[in-house]
Amino acid sequence: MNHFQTILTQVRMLLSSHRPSQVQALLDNLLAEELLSREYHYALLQEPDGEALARKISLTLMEKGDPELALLGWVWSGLPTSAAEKDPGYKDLGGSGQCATMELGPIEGGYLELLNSNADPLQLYHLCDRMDVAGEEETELYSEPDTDTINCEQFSRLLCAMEGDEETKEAYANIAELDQYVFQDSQLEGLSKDIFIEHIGLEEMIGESVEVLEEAGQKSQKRPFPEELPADLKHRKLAEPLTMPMVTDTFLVGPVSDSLAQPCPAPPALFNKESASSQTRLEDTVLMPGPPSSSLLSCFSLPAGSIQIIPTVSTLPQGLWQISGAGAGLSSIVIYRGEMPQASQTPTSSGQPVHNFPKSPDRPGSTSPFAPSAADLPSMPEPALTSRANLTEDETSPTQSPAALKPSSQLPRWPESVEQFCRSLRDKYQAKPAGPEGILVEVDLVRVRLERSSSKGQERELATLDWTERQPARGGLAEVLLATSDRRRPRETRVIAVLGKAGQGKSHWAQAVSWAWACGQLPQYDFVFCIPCHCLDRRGDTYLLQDLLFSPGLQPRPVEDEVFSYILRRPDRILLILDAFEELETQDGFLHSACGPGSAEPRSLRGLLAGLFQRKVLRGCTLLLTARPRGRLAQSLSKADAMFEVAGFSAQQAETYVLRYFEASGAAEHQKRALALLQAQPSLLSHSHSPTVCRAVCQLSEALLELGDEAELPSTLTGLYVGLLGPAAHDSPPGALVGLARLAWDLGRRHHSSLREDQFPSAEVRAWAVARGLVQPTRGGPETELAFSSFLLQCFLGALWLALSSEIKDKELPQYLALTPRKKRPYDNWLEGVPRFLVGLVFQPRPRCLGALVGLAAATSADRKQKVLTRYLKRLQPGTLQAGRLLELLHCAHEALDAGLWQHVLHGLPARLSFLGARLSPPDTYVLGSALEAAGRNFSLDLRSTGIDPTGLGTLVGLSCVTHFSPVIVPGSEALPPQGHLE
Ligand SMILES: Nc1ncnc2c1ncn2[C@@H]1O[C@H](COP(=O)(O)OP(=O)(O)OP(=O)(O)O)[C@@H](O)[C@H]1O
Repeated sequence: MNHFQTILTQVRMLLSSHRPSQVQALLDNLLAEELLSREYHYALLQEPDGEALARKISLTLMEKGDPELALLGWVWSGLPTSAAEKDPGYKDLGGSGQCATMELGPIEGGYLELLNSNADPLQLYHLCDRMDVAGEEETELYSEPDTDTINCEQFSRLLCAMEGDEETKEAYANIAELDQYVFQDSQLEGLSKDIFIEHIGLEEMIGESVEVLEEAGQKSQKRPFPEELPADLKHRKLAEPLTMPMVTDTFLVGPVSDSLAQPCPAPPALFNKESASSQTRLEDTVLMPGPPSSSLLSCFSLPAGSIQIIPTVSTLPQGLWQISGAGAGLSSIVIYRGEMPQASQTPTSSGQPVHNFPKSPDRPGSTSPFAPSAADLPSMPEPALTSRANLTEDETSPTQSPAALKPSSQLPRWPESVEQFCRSLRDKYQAKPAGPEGILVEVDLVRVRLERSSSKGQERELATLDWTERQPARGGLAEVLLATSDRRRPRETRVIAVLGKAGQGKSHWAQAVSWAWACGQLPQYDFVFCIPCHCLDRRGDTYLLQDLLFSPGLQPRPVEDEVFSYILRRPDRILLILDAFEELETQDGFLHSACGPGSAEPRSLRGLLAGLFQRKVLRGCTLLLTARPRGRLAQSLSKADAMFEVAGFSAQQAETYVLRYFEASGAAEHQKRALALLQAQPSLLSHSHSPTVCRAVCQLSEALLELGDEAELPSTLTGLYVGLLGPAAHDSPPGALVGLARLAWDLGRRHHSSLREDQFPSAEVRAWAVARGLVQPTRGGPETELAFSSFLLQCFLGALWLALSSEIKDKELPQYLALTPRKKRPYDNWLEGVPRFLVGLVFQPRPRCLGALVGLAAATSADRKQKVLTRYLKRLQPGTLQAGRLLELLHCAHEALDAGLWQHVLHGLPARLSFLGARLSPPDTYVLGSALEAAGRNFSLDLRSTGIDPTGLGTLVGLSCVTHFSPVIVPGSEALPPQGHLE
């Protein structure tokens, strides 16, 4: 018996034995395991009683207590596939026929498929209506006493019979209300505006505002029908009952944007008189209680489009309910029933006071990075983030009265403890780091994918994409966060990975996301938790979700149970960022850890992570990971729904950073000179592709410029770090630098970057290292935990230890260059910057290098190491090295500043150089170009699949010594022949 049959047998057994809770548990499992998939659904429908069974399953889903599933289950249980397929309007449910996801024709059948689809229940209601009048056959479907089909009445009975807690009752009650609303909506057709105003008794109450709305409505453009239906049907209680007695049970139906978080945008764009009375198909819809006072209307953020006011039932519990992404062009439905406030209040999707998004006078960039304009945030166009459908500021702002701009803090949507927690979380993310850490240069995020690292093995690594294949996330953060919406069912956890090398800006980006949320830019999330993984305590036996979300030191205040239970209720409104996920790489395999939905809550960090990844714990949240894509981590990431890479700085962005750095450090007078220093060192400029290096360059430039105008930057990375550490070494306690170097190496070998107080050689050394900024407190970790201020600094210190230590045997030294492959590597080169720093430290002239750090006497211990490495490097045959290692050799030779070594390497370069599939970053391109130019021979290059940027490509193929090159097409380079012949 195959898996499907086994499941089916179980389902049948449980259904026939009337054990709905067990069916629920089973279905829960199936949903979680993604087994209610298209294939299984299809197989189900092939069964003789497939449709009936599907209906039963739908019915059972209703009992799951999940309002969304219940609603969907109910709607679709009454919609037999065969009938739907016969309906001529089946493919045209969107009315305009533009709605791709509503073209249900090709899908294999009904209920479960629909449950998994983006289809809009409202449209399905319309379909049901049509089928009612379309012919006997369809009518029969509803009239025959089919026990498998549940109708409205049966559903009501079911509700009555239902026992359970208040919350469940409330949820079902709201489903019932929705049902009523939808049916009544169909009765609305042809309702004239007069009737509709009369019906709700609004005329005098709306008064002026309706006129204003109408006038503007004539100008307003009807919104185009969206091409894709929103993926999600969200049912959401937005507000607790308000205070003014309600006059009628009437909903105002009209457009609403997702931007409820915006303070009271302009009503004039809202109202379309004609469509208000005759609209037969809902577009964006607001359901509000009648009578909407003018103040209330002026407070809703409604994009251009039509409004309908329809009567509705009186039984809907008080409160404001939002169904966002409801489909069929509905960006949101908001239902309000209850007592109306007199005062102008702005409901927000977050329940937070709404502040205008900080603007800088000279957009696009804000002068203050922590009062960001949209352009300051990482690739986040303001409209995308705030979902302001087609509204410009100009359209909205003139109509905003000061009262309307009042934040919605008066609106008691959440319990006080939740409000407070949310506020303090926002305050925390908004807190502005002082100095250069507060700078934010907008960088690209580019889509990436994994590919097999070899044809045989299962291991995967990041694919190196050609420049033409690059897909920057043009929509910015919004695009990143929505990247998975087409892949997952509603309410399914979305896993997004943001990758990048050490120092490339991943944490900075993650902080900017939190910061964007704190500034009100991500209204789709009620809470954002940004958790640096290094501070997760993996030692404890017990680890619960609370421990993860509310790690001490991370969250601003002690967290009450009420807050946690609130979070559990709406996981889909949680963005969980696990920053520096590679810190947990020892947890690999967690994807396969046990964490069944039926099992008890996971009790270990490993189990918890497994649960999150398997989309069982906090199911429906957005899980955003940032990580260095190394080693086995890539395997884990293959489960991610979307992957992006932080692109690093272009030369222009590096220059922008330099300018901002000197501005932020109050030395704007040095800006130009600092730029000139950097431009004079093209090697460092290319390394400034890494924001970490760019920052180090600025620090050294700052120090040099304070000394006088004669300043000059070194030409190597080694020189850069020697320049930064030299002064610190001068005033250090005896042996402090070497002690710290040893720590850096020891920790790095174990893949650690953070260190405890008691690991320092002495309290004095610790105090010195902190004072000199070599180590710093970890973000979110315990106060006693420190970390090297950058990974590159740790690499430099690790190399310093190797260069000086007498404990490293001569014959072992070459292995730390990681240039030759070894079957069983004793050293995995986790500290990947070590090889070039080691060569730099050992080869560069003593007085300006090692001697400047530890004194000339101590530096002589490197003489022997230099001989060993020279022997090794001179025996290496560059032509036999694989592309990545050849590039590393070139970097090492460059760092050495040793003419003999450099010439030796150049001499060994083969005339045909293939970098196929190896990543060529800007510093790689620079060092390769320098080598080719200096070699004095002609070369042929294969640059395919190297991701080389157009500038780098231009530089390389522009070299007179490059006479042939393989086809690389970059935008704007069409003039280049497909196979380069440059002779
Ligand atoms: N877009 C940016 N604008 C300004 N500064 C940046 C930017 N990205 C990174 N930086 C700076 O570069 C340094 C390194 O950034 P960050 O710590 O985010 O890198 P990372 O990729 O998380 O590195 P690691 O993998 O080592 O944790 C920080 O000092 C940060 O302030």
